[in-house]
Amino acid sequence: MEVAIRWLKKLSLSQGDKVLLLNAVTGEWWWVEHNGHCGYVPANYLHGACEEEDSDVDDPWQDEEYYGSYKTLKLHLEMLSDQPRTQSYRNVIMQNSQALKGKRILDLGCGTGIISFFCAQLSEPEVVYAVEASDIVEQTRKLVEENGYSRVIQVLGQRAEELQLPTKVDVLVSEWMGTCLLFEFMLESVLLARDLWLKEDGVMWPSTARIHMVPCCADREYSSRVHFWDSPYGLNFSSLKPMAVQEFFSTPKPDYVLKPEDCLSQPCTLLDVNLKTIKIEALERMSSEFQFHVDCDGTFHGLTAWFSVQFQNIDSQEQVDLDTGPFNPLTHWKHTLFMLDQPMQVRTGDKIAGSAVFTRNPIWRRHLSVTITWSITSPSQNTEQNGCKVFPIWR
Ligand SMILES: N=C(N)NCC[C@H]1O[C@@H](n2cnc3c(N)ncnc32)[C@H](O)[C@@H]1O
Repeated sequence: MEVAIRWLKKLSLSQGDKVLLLNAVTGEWWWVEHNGHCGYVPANYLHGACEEEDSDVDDPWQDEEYYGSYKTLKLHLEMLSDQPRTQSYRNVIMQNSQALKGKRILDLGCGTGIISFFCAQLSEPEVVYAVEASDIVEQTRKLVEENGYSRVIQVLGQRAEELQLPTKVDVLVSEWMGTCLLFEFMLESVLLARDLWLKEDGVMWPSTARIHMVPCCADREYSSRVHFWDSPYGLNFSSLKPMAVQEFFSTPKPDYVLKPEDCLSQPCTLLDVNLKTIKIEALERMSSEFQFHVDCDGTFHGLTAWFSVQFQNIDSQEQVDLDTGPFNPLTHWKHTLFMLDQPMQVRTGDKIAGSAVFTRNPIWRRHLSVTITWSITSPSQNTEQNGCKVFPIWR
């Protein structure tokens, strides 16, 4: 079977060949190795035993490693130190202080309990269920005791999936956002809890979530990793450049900081998710078209993505917006840079059109891949260039 995919690597296979599954990158394309060659193969062309270690496949959510990473203070310190993030939740609760009086609130994945404390401190809810599956929850219990909120905050040390509450709640608040919004797919747990425990007219905080993207110049990033090999110490190491592109740019850079002046056009909103209505199964694959009008000459190195979430006020049309993008104060999420293999020169008036497809990993349930397809049309240079690249996050 000759699998000659135009823009991806060619891999010659015959019926009955065995390949090693390296990465079920998307539901449609799997990255495999055959006789020392790697390439993408349509997933529906393959069947049979998975080469993965059985023990690995037993834990597709990698819960032990995942909750293990939240039992120490490192990640909680990072999240609490993130002022724009934490203050946004505090502002929402402050703005809705009256509306929250006497209400039942579920804080899902409460960590150290900061959001639950804001609810108990700034309003007078009937009860706040603070749910946390990692071992940090033992500390959270103590903090509630030591701060005198045991009457209001009930700490439940369990996974949302096992939750048993005496009644449904009026508000489901959670800080669930990961790299590129979706990584970790804690969102599935939030939606499960919504479907089981949120009243019909209940409120989701955040209420909506959006992924934004913009084409950008990333010269320092590209030069330091690829052009570096042109002449280190006067020697010609340029034959290493393809290996450098593969090694450094096959996955996105999750801690990139995009400067406004490196944007090549206005950003666009790729996804706009209503968290009250989206169905869990919709998370498997979400896609969006984009069209950027280049508004300055420059080198198009890649596309940078970030997310924003909106919190709808209970008694008014106002909303609080937490935007993690380059035009707002930096957050611990920073920005996610999808670097192309080959930079291209673009001019004002050029158009970069294409699509971004967010495909959840069918095996590793906290992971996804982003397939970006682009086409650049340049009236001034009378050229058209196009391409496609699949970025696993992280499997
Ligand atoms: N990207 C993030 N905001 N991660 C924060 C995740 C916090 O929620 C906790 N958490 C994540 N999923 C769950 C779940 N299904 N049930 C309970 N706690 C959870 C996790 O242990 C950590 O304290």
